[in-house]
Amino acid sequence: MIYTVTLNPAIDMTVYIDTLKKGQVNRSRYCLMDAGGKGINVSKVIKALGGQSIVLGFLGNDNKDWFLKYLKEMQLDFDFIFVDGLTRTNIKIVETSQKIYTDLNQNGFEVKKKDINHLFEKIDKIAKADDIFVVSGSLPPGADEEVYAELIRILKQKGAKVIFDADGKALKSGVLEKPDVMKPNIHEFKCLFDVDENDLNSIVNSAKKLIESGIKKVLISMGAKGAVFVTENMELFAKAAEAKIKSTTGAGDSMVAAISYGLSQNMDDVSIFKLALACAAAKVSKEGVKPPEKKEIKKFLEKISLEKLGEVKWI
Ligand SMILES: Nc1ncnc2c1ncn2[C@@H]1O[C@H](COP(=O)(O)OP(=O)(O)O)[C@@H](O)[C@H]1O
Ligand SMILES: O=P(O)(O)OC[C@H]1O[C@](O)(COP(=O)(O)O)[C@@H](O)[C@@H]1O
Repeated sequence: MIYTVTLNPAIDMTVYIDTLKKGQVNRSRYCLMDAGGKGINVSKVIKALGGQSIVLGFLGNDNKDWFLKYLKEMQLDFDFIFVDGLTRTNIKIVETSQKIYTDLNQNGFEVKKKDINHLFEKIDKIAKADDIFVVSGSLPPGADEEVYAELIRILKQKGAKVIFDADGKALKSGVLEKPDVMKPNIHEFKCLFDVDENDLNSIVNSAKKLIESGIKKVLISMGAKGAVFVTENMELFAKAAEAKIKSTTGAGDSMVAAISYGLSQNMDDVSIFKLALACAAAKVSKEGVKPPEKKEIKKFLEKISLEKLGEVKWI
């Protein structure tokens, strides 16, 4: 089974506006609301791919009804730990005139020590060998930066596979526990290594250090520039597939969904990377944080071309 773990879910409010004028009253053209947060978006795309997953993590008690209704309508399975307070609302501004995408993410509800202990106990009970756990997103206030490291330790002791996608100090401490797969975007990757984001070789050489440390696969996404996939056996680069962009929110999560689905189906690394790029392209073509449909993903899959590193001309 695939489990996605989201400690800091979010209601994503995507606001479409021609041009955002700072310091003025702005009126949006329209706005979409989606239940989101990293693991929840991953579960949506796993479902679109034909896979099954269970959403785990925390959810705020005070506005849980709307969130749970959304997940039920999407036919997603979930098993949350409810905590005091409101699940945060994250604002995503899409400026249609200039194609600028701005995120305004909130801190989220405060969790207590007992909530974190409850989470550890629950995951310790659930996890079995060969389960796949996606551990991703920011930590809510009250959760210390070691929480992901401890979670990965518990999961690895059980023999579960861990796909990890975090930022900042939580990323730095989690990486030391050697998750099986990592999907940092280039900004997150720069928390770990002092790389020049325009120098593909320095990115690959740093990713190889993670592979040498025992992490099996590292996918570094670079927004419109594409992505790099480094595994024990190969180093690949691909440009982002051309797409009519409606919202970039959830693009990285779609890649994580492709990796977890691909692992669950024993897909090879090349197929996993292609699927990740196709899922991301199909996602950015959707408004708000709506998951793409399988037929849309398939259409993009035909257009993905990979380049072995060494033959790449950097853009
Ligand atoms: N503006 C864009 N144009 C085309 N493709 C994009 C764009 N933004 C993201 N993508 C696709 O989505 C993938 C993940 O996006 P990225 O922004 O790197 O991840 P994250 O959402 O984790 O920050 C990219 O590798 C690319 O394939
Ligand atoms: O937990 P964080 O880092 O604040 O991120 C939460 C946000 O990321 C998202 O999961 C989207 O993530 P990606 O664009 O990186 O795929 C949103 O749904 C959510 O608002």
